[in-house]
Formats: sequence, structure tokens, C-alpha cells
Amino acid sequence: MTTTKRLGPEPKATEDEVLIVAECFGAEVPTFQGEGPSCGHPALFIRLSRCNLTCTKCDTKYTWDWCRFDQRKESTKRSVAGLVAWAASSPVELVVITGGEPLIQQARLVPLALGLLAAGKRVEFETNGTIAPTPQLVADGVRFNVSPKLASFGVKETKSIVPAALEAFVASGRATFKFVASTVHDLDRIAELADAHRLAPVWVMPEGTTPEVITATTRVLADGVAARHWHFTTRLHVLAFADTRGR
Ligand SMILES: Nc1nc2[nH]cc(C(=O)O)c2c(=O)[nH]1
Ligand code: SF4
Ligand SMILES: [Mg+2]
Repeated sequence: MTTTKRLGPEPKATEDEVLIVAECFGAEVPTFQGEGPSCGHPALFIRLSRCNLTCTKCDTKYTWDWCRFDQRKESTKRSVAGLVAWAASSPVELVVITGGEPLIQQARLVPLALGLLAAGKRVEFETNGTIAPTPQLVADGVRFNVSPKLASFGVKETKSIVPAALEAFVASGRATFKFVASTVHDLDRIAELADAHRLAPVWVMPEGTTPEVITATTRVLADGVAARHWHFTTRLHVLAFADTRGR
């Protein structure tokens, strides 16, 4: 086989091959997947900009709240090829694609996910569960951590709970449902939603951006989660790295 040396710069990516990215991390300064079924696994992160919800308790408002943050400073266009090359240059196997809400850019995520899989990675999406995944995105090696937002998270459930999208995630066979909770009352609401939409497996994660709040909330929630035979996850990056941006 002959190889052709490319002369000059990389060809410019077309709009179809470009994603709006808030930040990529985990390669230069290593970290773990801090949440959910892969908690504790070494991971790379691609955080996409933009969200279709406006939760008051959101901890990544720099992906969508342009009253507080400068959109031009907080987002960059990155080519799919460049993102795959970035991930491929690291030995870390798991790539977490988060946001914001990553599935807003779903069409362009298909080549990204397929490129990452071809490079030997596995892929987890952190999604709010309001946008159904297309069949092309539901590939072997891809998982969805679906995090439907409760009213107590500061969003109207008429916006955050989209039954058809939740049903599509259930049907994918590749989703876990990871609810952020602060109180035992939140657990009752999670049970109602899980029953109504047949969501399984259910994971509960304590809300909080400090180790103190996470520990206190873990103690509030643990008995109720255990009694329902649900799964529990902490937020390891908050405990380990004090919720530093880029960890
Ligand atoms: N270490 C680490 N793990 C994470 N898992 C989900 C994250 C997110 O922001 O979606 C996240 C994050 O921001 N950092
Ligand atoms: S869905 Fe997630 S990223 Fe979007 S506003 Fe709510 S917490 Fe923030
Ligand atoms: Mg986070």
C-alpha cells in the first residue's frame, strides 16, 4: 500500500463536520468519569456547548447562559476529525460526551461517535433525556447516561420530561437513568417517573458541588435508594478535585 503525504494544512472542515464545543479535558490533566455506572473509570471528556433547558441548579451554565457568560469566549468550533485525533492520542479508553445537552448536535455526533469507536474507544453520553437518539447513534460501544431533571432542579417538568424521548432511550437498551436528588421527596418523584415510563436501571446521584453537601445529601438519600433496590453514585470529581473546571 502506498501512502500519500499531505502537503499544506488540513483541509477545512465543512459545517457538517464541526461541533460547538465548550471544553475538552482528561488528556493533559487526567481524570475519572465521576458519575454513574462507570464512576472511577479513567475518562476523557468532550463537553459540548448549548442546552435546550435552563435549570437554575445547572453547574455548567457556561454552556448556555449568555446573560452570565460570553458565548464567544465559552465556545469553539472543533472538527470531528480533530476531536477524534485528540482522543486517539490518549490511551484512555472511555470518552464521555457531555454538555450542556449534547444531543442538540446529534447529526454531527454520529461521525464523532463512530470515529471514536473505530479508534478503539467506548463512548458515554451524558444527556438530559429530552431528545431521542437516532438509530445511527445507538451503536455497539455507546451508552447513554440519561438524567431527566426534576422540578426541584429548577425547571418545569413539562419541558424536562419528554415521554417519547425517554421511551426511545428505554428501547435503545443502552441507557441508564441517573437522577440528581436532594431530598427524600425527590425519591418519591423519581419512583413515579420510573413507574410511568418504565425507566430502568435507576441510578440516584446526590446534588451538590462540595464534598460537604454531597456527604450530607448521601446520608439523607441512601436508605431510601437502598430500600427501592436502586443504584447509587457519588460525584467522584467533586470529592477528588473539588469540582475544578476541567476535571
Ligand atoms: N470527572 C467528571 N465526571 C463527570 N461525569 C459527568 C460530568 C458532567 O459534567 O456531565 C462530569 C464532569 O464534569 N467531570
Ligand atoms: S439540562 Fe443539564 S446542562 Fe442543561 S440546564 Fe439543565 S443541568 Fe444544565
Ligand atoms: Mg458536571
